[in-house]
Amino acid sequence: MDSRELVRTRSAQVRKVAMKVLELISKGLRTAYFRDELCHNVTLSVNHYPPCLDPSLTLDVPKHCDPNLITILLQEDHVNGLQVFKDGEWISVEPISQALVINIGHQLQIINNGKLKSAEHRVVTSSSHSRTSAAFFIMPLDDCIVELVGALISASNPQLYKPFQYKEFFINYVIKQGKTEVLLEMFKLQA
Ligand SMILES: O=C(O)CCC(=O)C(=O)O
Ligand SMILES: [Fe+2]
Repeated sequence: MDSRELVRTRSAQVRKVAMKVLELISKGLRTAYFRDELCHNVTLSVNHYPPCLDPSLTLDVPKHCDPNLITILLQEDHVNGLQVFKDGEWISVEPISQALVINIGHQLQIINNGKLKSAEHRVVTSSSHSRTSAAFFIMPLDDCIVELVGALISASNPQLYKPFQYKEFFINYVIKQGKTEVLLEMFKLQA
């Protein structure tokens, strides 16, 4: 199997995993099932981080939330690096052999009216080990209109975000360079 074929096969397999996770999430939230155009594209990003002599000087990946719907990440065994921001502190996401990390992206947060939050994360450097990770980004089609799924809104839980085209969001994600609050504010209904 050549590398193009391998990526195609693995992407299709990982998309199936993502669809299962999304199905369980929609059952849990009692919402309608996700439209195909919301999770149609899969982009694989393979990251290789060489050791850094002084980890206090830099990060491998600065803090951000993923802009897409959901990310499925394979970490390298035994090498820490990924951290998630929770309750005011950075917590290491320890690699577990054969396990995948599921990361909620901005679009999943938006279509669930903020019930599930996209997790802010970063990658710290190591002075002694290199690290490789493979991130499969499940994302909407560029022209897909992103809007609430199901009947999640009520008087006590008003609609937070306005409908928009995914490409409009993505352009602003790049412009705002990971400034989550500023970015989400732009897509709020009262903005
Ligand atoms: O390398 C990792 O563990 C995460 C990379 C990441 O957050 C990303 O590519 O968006
Ligand atoms: Fe990320």
